[in-house]
Amino acid sequence: MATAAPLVVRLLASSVSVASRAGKIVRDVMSKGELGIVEKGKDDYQTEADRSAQTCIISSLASQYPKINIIGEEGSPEHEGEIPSDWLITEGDEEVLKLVCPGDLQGVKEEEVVVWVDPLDGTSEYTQGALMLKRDPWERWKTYMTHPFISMKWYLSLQQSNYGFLEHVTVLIGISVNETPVAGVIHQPYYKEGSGVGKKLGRTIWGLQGAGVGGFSLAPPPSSLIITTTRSHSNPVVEQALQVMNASQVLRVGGAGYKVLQLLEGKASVYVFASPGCKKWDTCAPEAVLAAAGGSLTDVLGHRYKYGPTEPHPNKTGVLAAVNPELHKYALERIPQELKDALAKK
Ligand SMILES: Nc1ncnc2c1ncn2[C@@H]1O[C@H](COP(=O)(O)O)[C@@H](O)[C@H]1OP(=O)(O)O
Ligand SMILES: [Mg+2]
Ligand SMILES: [Mg+2]
Ligand SMILES: [Mg+2]
Repeated sequence: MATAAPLVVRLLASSVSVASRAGKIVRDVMSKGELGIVEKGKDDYQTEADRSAQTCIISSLASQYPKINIIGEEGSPEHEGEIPSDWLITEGDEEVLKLVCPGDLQGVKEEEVVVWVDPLDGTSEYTQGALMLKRDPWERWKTYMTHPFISMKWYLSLQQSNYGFLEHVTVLIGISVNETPVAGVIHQPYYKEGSGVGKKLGRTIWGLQGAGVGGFSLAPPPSSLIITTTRSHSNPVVEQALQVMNASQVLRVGGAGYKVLQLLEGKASVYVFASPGCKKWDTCAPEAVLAAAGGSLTDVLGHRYKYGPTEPHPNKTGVLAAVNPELHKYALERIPQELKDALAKK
């Protein structure tokens, strides 16, 4: 008789399957066109997609693992009526179920696990991507034709950038044990593979400490220093930390999940965000995947965040992440001590 895989492996396999279902919910809400936007705070929004994807993830995981502690960004979103039965995913991903669990994680019990869920990372980019998608193409074309000062190049780049924003959206599920992220899933609902009839939307990236990563091809960092940072939550201190990096290029993209994907795929060298704003659900899954690939995610003082059940949610002292220790060390040393002190004091 086959023995069941250890809890961490089963939980990761379940998270891979449910993240993909949640990603479909994210796309479906966008296709319906009614986002149901609620403003939670300054530059902080929630949509129907955030609420429904979280309901799908938490109800699926809680039904199978009743004793794990699950903390989601959207709290306990209200759901009208019964949860649709096809939101309850109980089949784990077959490939992940075959992973060999590292020895130190084999005996982990449900009570020792905290799962951090960000049902939609990059909500600003999701809502801005929607603006472009919702506008009638004919109306868009007419606007262009009646405005001779809008060049074709500008018009095309506008379309490209707005569609592009949707690629920044991810679904994040981070699994922590003893305050440390040990496994994680980054699902990208709008990742495009192929074209025409063979076109596939969405991909799921995972990582497990001691076992490695999957769902994409790990690439070495770029040959020149490329920084990735926020495009929607900048401020003068964030900019100061970028200036000192002496980078050849700064990429401004949405979401913590997407920025860590850029590190993993060799599109950026370091992720620098010298500001509060990110929360534990933004960094748990990306940190786990990055660590499984040999990298690290810390605050801008070089300290690791803790992911226990009673930890405060905000990542007060920012984010600094790289796919190897040398790049992380370089960036950490470049950030001026006064800037580190100022963030730590807040
Ligand atoms: N000031 C902020 N208020 C709310 N959320 C923030 C803030 N700064 C960062 N975040 C969260 O961290 C993610 C990464 O930040 P950024 O895109 O600015 O680099 C954002 O997508 C957002 O997650 P979410 O979209 O899940 O609310
Ligand atoms: Mg949010
Ligand atoms: Mg987020
Ligand atoms: Mg979110």
